[in-house]
Amino acid sequence: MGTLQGVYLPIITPFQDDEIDEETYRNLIEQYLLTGISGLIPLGTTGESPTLSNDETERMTELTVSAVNGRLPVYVGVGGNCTKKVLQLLTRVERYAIQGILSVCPYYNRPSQRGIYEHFLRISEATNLSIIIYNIPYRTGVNLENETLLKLAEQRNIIGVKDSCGNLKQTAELIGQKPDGFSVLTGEDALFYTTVTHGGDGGILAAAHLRTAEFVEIFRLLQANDYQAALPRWQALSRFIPLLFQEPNPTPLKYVLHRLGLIPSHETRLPLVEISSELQRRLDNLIDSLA
Ligand SMILES: O=C(O)C1=N[C@H](C(=O)O)C[C@H](O)C1
Repeated sequence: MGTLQGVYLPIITPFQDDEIDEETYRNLIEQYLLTGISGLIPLGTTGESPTLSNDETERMTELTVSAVNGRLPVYVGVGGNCTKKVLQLLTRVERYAIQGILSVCPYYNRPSQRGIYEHFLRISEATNLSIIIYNIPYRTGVNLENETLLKLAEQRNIIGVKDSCGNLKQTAELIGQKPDGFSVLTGEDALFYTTVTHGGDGGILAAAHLRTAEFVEIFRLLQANDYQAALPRWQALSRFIPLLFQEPNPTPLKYVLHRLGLIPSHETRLPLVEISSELQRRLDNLIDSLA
């Protein structure tokens, strides 16, 4: 099981007339393969996994694997709040040559710590794939406590966490206590610099669809302990991040990618709707600096 390190891209799912735009998706993958990212993560929140059917999830997995063709690791978003359904979907994506899955903590039904532990234990025991756990209490309604996560990290194939716990103290304590080979990747784009300087291993960042190579370069500088060079670059780069999350992700991001000519349509599926004209105007003012 490899260690996760660097910038991972939770790639968008482009749509045209409510269908997956496969050609655009393949072109996007070709483009991002050239940027130095460490891996691709289809079907995260940014990939709009909540609005894709299981057939579409399987198709996106197939498409990603064939387009990447072994050139980068692929971790597919497979999660849910019903353990049995997650296991069923897992058997479908396991047919393809992926490295692992990104699996969000069960949401909405608010399980206890023991329930979350058992959920991921079942998933871990059911597969040889690597598993990245996604802790995002503000979306799921439950926080995966460090004690529970560290117990899960004892499983051979639970190799890391996408940390969006929203509490720097919890993140710093986790980084201090994590076992060798277990990776902490931030899922809070604005905390990329902070997490890596505190000993984290990188990030899974929707914002890295834009200025991707610069995210990768900042990570390289931080790894080399060159904070003097990294900080001003990060301060310049990170200015646009709050705008991308001012309305539901990935609607602002898709708007920008469309304006940059990278996707023919910025369509998302309901209940996500297009961004307000006020946010469009603010993003339009930044377009030149985002290419
Ligand atoms: O899809 C993802 O993975 C990400 N989702 C987060 C979110 O929308 O909450 C943001 C992060 O950049 C990546």
